[in-house]
Amino acid sequence: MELWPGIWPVLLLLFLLLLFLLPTLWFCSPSAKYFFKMAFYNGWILFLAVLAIPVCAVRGRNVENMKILRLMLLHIKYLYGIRVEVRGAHHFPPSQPYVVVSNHQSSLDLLGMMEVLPGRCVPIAKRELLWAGSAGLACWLAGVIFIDRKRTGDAISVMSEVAQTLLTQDVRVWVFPEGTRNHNGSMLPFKRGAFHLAVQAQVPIVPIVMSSYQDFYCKKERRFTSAGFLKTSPLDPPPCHHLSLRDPPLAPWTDISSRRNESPPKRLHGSSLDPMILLDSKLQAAGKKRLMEAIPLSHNFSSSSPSKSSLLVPSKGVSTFTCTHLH
Ligand SMILES: CCCCC/C=C\C/C=C\CCCCCCCC(=O)SCCNC(=O)CCNC(=O)[C@H](O)C(C)(C)COP(=O)(O)OP(=O)(O)OC[C@H]1O[C@@H](n2cnc3c(N)ncnc32)[C@H](O)[C@@H]1OP(=O)(O)O
Ligand SMILES: CCCCCCCC/C=C\CCCCCCCC(=O)OC[C@@H](O)COP(=O)(O)O
Repeated sequence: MELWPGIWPVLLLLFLLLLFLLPTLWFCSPSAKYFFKMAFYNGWILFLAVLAIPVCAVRGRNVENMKILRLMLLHIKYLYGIRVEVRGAHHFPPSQPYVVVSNHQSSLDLLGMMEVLPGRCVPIAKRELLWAGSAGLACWLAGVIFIDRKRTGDAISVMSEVAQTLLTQDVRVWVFPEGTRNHNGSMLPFKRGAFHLAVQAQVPIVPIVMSSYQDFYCKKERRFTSAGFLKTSPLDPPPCHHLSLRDPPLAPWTDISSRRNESPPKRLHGSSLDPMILLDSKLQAAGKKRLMEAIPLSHNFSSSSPSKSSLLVPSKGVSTFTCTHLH
C-alpha cells in the first residue's frame, strides 16, 4: 500500500503551515517582526537593484546613475510607514563640490540619505558592500566609492584621488565619518578621512544629522515597530576660510548626539504612518558651532600641500559662506 501521498500534498501542507505560522510570529514575536522587516528590506533592495542594473549599465559607471537608484528607493519609506520631512535643504551649497558628513546608525540610513541626496553626490562605502550581490553592482554603476578599511594606506589613496575628482568632475561626496554603524546613542570619534578630503579639495563640509531610530528600531533588542520617527537635518556648512585640521580635529559631535535622541512630536505617537524627518534652526546653529569647535581655525594660510599639523582650506571657491557669528 502506498503511504507517501506525493510531493504536492506535502508542499500544500507546508504552505498552509507557513501561512499560519508567519502571521502568528509577526503578531506575537517582536523579534520575528524585526527579522521579517529587515529581511524584506534587504531582499527588496536586492530585487530593485536587479531592475536598476540594466538601466544603469546603459550609461556605464556614472554618478548620474545615482539619480536612478534614488528614484527607485524613495518609495521604501511608504512600505515601512515612514513619513519623511526635510527642512534645511537650503543649506546645501547650490552648485559646487562639497563633502557631506553624517551620523551612521543602520542600513536604514539609506532612507534618510535618499531623501536629501544632492545631485552628483556619491557615498563612500566599505569595500564589502561591493560584494553584496546586485546591490553592490548597482552601487558600483552609480559611482559609489569603495574603500578597504583594513588597508588605511589604500583607503587614503582612494580618498586622495576622490579629492581630485571632486573638483574636476564636479561631484559631491557623502561620508559617514564614524566609519561604521553606531546605534548606541552617542557618536563615535570621527575618522579623519572626510576632513582631509574637504581640506585637500578645498571644499565646504555640509553636516547632516539623522535623528535616533531608538523609538522604532533597535538592532540589539531586535525591535522594529511600525510607529517611528526619523529626522534628517542638513546643517549650514561651517565657514571654510582658514579651515584647519590641527589636533584635536575631530572631537565627538555632541550636538548630533543630542539631536539624535530627541523625542518625536506628540502628534506622531501611536500613528503607524508618521515617522518624519525634520529640522529646527536652533539645533542647526548648535551643530554648526560644534563642528567648528571640532575643526579648529587656523590663521596660518599656507600651501595646498596638506601636512598633519596644518591642513588649510583657502577661501577660494567657498566665499559664499558667511558664518561670522561663530567667530
Ligand atoms: C535601486 C537599487 C539600489 C541598490 C543599491 C542600494 C543602495 C545604493 C545607493 C547608495 C548607497 C550606498 C551607501 C553606502 C553607505 C555605506 C556606509 C559605509 O560603508 S561606512 C564605512 C566606510 N566609510 C568610512 O570608513 C569613511 C570614514 N573613514 C575614514 O574617513 C577613515 O579616515 C579612512 C580613510 C578609512 C582611514 O581609516 P582609519 O581607521 O585608519 O582612520 P583614521 O581617521 O584614524 O586615519 C588614520 C591616519 O590617516 C590619516 N588620514 C586619513 N585620511 C587621510 C587622507 N585622505 N589624507 C591624508 N591622511 C589621511 C589620518 O589623519 C590619520 O593620521 P593621524 O592619526 O596621523 O592624523
Ligand atoms: C546607508 C546604508 C546603505 C545601505 C545599502 C543597503 C543595501 C542593502 C541591500 C542588501 C545587501 C545586504 C548587505 C547589507 C549591507 C548594509 C550596508 C551598511 O549599512 O553598511 C554598513 C557600513 O556602513 C558600516 O559597516 P559596519 O557597521 O562596520 O559593518
